[in-house]
Amino acid sequence: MQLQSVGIIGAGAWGTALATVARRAGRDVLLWAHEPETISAINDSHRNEVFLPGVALDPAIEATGRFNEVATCDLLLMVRPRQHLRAIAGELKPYVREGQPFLICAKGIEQATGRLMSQIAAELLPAAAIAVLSGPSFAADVARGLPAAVTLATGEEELGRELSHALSSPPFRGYWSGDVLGAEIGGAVKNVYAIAAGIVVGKELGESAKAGLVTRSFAEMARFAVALGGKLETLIGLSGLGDLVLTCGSPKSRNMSLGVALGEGMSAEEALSGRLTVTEGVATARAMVEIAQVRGIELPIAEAVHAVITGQTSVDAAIESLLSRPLRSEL
Ligand SMILES: NC(=O)c1ccc[n+]([C@@H]2O[C@H](COP(=O)([O-])OP(=O)(O)OC[C@H]3O[C@@H](n4cnc5c(N)ncnc54)[C@H](O)[C@@H]3O)[C@@H](O)[C@H]2O)c1
Ligand SMILES: O=P(O)(O)OC[C@H](O)CO
Repeated sequence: MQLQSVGIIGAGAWGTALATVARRAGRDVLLWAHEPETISAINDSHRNEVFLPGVALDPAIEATGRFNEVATCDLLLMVRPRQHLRAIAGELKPYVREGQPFLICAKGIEQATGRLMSQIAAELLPAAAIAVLSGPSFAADVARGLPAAVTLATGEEELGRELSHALSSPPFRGYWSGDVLGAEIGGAVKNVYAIAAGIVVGKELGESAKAGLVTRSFAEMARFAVALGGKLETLIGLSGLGDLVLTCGSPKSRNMSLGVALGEGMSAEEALSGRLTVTEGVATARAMVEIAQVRGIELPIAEAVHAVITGQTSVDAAIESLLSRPLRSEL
């Protein structure tokens, strides 16, 4: 399959960064943007200052507001936040061709149904070949051409290889995987644990507490992913442990920075108000808790994060409750 043209749906920070990735890999890039001012900024001044400030874009990267234009590309990347997937799939469906790759690059679980984006996309776009891009990658780093490595997961190994060759260049390495569910779940749920890690930092509980929290978060995310059909090996990789390490390790993460604000005493409402950018862990925490209740999965850290965000408990009470859980075997 020749994947020369890449259509990117969503010109937020990550969609714009992925446009630079595809361009660096030698692809023709068309970026679909929601806001008319983003389209003209990219086409006229080759910048997207609102979502990805300080980055000069290759003038060959073009933007459009038309789905029929972006759908003509060989490969489609879905990079709008997860709540827009159903609307986007509806707009694209008439144009999607049999076997056209549809690569999901957003991270999250649908709150209302608890379904993963790959499952929703497979149902709504049955002609498309669904794949997932996930892994430790801050848009600002990637757009500057700093090295990053990600997982490209798809049920068809040949497509995984093709996606990797279509998007990789020396600074950006795509490793293919056959475990779509595992890659997607790791990328979605690490955002919840990044909020928890941020709370530990904001409360100044110390480096030892943070290391313990992140390690127990990994145990929890692996338990959750395996219960939903992901493979443990995938969780140990870039899209699981890799992304957990990145997102719990830097306040550049929007999810971790939310946690820091909560730990410092701000309410969730205050901390989230006025944010133009997405903090996916908020909705993912709710989805995880609901799935865990139905399936009987133990997720004390995710439950604590959800309870703090929704104001059901205070940060102090959540910490006390986690620290007074019954002692148990580590494994
Ligand atoms: N930013 C990163 O470093 C990064 C890295 C990897 C994955 N992701 C994931 O990619 C996805 C997109 O994140 P992002 O960082 O590009 O988002 P962003 O916060 O930079 O941009 C928000 C996006 O939402 C759209 N939007 C904002 N308000 C809207 C509204 N009222 N109606 C409709 N659309 C609206 C914007 O057009 C834009 O595309 C998320 O799932 C995120 O978890 C982000
Ligand atoms: O800024 P965050 O917390 O949305 O994280 C961005 C990416 O998902 C990191 O891989």
